[in-house]
Amino acid sequence: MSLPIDTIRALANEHPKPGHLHFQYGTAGFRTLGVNLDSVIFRVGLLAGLRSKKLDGKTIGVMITASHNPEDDNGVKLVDPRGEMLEASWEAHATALANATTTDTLISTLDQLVSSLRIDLSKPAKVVYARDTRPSGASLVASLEDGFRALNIEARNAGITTTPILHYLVRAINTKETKEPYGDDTEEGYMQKLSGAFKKLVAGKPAIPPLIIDCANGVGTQAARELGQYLGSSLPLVLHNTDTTSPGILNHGCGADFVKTQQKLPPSLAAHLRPGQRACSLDGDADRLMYFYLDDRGHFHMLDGDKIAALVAAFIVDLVKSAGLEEDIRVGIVQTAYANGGSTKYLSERLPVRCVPTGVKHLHHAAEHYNIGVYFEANGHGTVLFSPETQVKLAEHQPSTPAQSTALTHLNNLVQVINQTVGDALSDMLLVEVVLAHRSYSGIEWDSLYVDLPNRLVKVVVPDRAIFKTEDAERRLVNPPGLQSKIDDLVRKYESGRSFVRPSGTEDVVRVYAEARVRAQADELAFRVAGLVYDETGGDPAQRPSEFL
Ligand SMILES: CC(=O)N[C@H]1[C@@H](OP(=O)(O)O)O[C@H](CO)[C@@H](O)[C@@H]1O
Ligand SMILES: [Mg+2]
Repeated sequence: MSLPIDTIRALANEHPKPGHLHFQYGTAGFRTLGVNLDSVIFRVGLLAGLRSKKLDGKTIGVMITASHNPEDDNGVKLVDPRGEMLEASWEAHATALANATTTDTLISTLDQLVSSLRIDLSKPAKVVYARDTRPSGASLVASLEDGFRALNIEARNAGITTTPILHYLVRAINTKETKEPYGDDTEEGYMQKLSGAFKKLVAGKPAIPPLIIDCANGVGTQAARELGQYLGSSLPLVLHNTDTTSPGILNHGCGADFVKTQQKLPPSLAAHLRPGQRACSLDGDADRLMYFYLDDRGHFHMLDGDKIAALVAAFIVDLVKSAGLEEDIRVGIVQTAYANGGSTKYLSERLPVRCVPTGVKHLHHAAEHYNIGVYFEANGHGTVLFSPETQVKLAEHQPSTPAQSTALTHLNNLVQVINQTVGDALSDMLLVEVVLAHRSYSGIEWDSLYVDLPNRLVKVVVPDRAIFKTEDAERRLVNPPGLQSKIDDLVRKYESGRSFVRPSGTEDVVRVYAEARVRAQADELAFRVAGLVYDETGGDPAQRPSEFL
């Protein structure tokens, strides 16, 4: 069987590539201004079909979202059959297809992929797709559907939903007829699975006080609303920033990325948050989660991905011990260089900790090497993975005491409450609430597990960020030559100083991170390293940002 060239040609001609743009399938898939994405999304439709055919007709996911980025941006990501990110080797195929300049080159690129990857075109192709609430989403979905039409792909529209729900659906669909179905392959199935496990985990605990959720005016709004109905009084949710239709407000002055980067309360919550009350923010596609609270003096305290990892990992370790399985089940943590030094110290005194390069796929894969792998980026994206063998062990283990039995039941319910396909703000939120309920912690006790080192993240605009090459999980520069030793010289001058420089995978900037014992020193170190990077790599002196030292 060969490619249906005429159909592809006719449809591809309706989605021409803008001549001046180059697209790259990066850490977050394709991501740029929504108005520039028509051709890319059409071609992603084609690629999803090829990927499904290559995998014997397993269902592939396509998510149209730009997450925490501004409303005018959009993007697209592919999801592999088990609900995980697209296999890395296919990122290059996505990039090649997206950059084919004409319909002819697009068809020849497709042809090459089919032959080099030995794709049997007679196999079926199945896809499930969704989008977030962005205004550009509807027309991009139409472009995607043209891609499906071009290859006669069987496509299921999951509508407007969160990224993690789409990942869940992909795994649920692909495990439907197996011995281990992941869950019912509907949004209701997701809600039931998570809320059901949550209710069992908090049964018998004192009533949980209402939780404020900042929905970032995004797609998390409707999912949180629905989840709230399933949870009922087991976890009262109070939703804010729930306007998903007014222009310009998605992620604006709110949301998980705002909280993490500004390290302050979304102004819209100021009138609603009482001292000591905990609240959390989702990002624009509800795969990141940040908690926070105000203390008695009204000071803002942020409980980020590192704090979530510490809270959750310690709880799981205790349950594994109580279940009598500490010899059999090894719990480990995965972080990136952006993890606060305070968290790394706290965690590595208790557990094996691995540091990997930025980007969820690196964390996810590293976490798969543990029996139970807890991974979180500091920005609040993360989850917990239970290896298949561990899940069998938990399901079959015979407890010898009532205490062991209780701990084992909790662990089995945790397996259900956690979305293991990908970081999921709502699932992570339930997980956090379970631990807080079991520990009788408020945000204050949770926060005091360890003290964050003051830190600062700075963006540096350089003529060419491609010259920046790193090693040691991005903690050291190997290029430009000599720059790392100059950074080392600066870092040595600061108590508990740490700083590293890496090119962003999602923006045309170089990022500088610095931390130190006290706030002023962390800021100073960050701006000195930023100035050094700027000056040493050809930054224009006339444009030098005034805060750089
Ligand atoms: C410092 C930071 O938060 N970096 C983010 C950001 O990557 P950069 O490569 O730093 O642009 O976007 C990624 C995708 O969302 C996310 O995985 C990562 O953590
Ligand atoms: Mg996101």
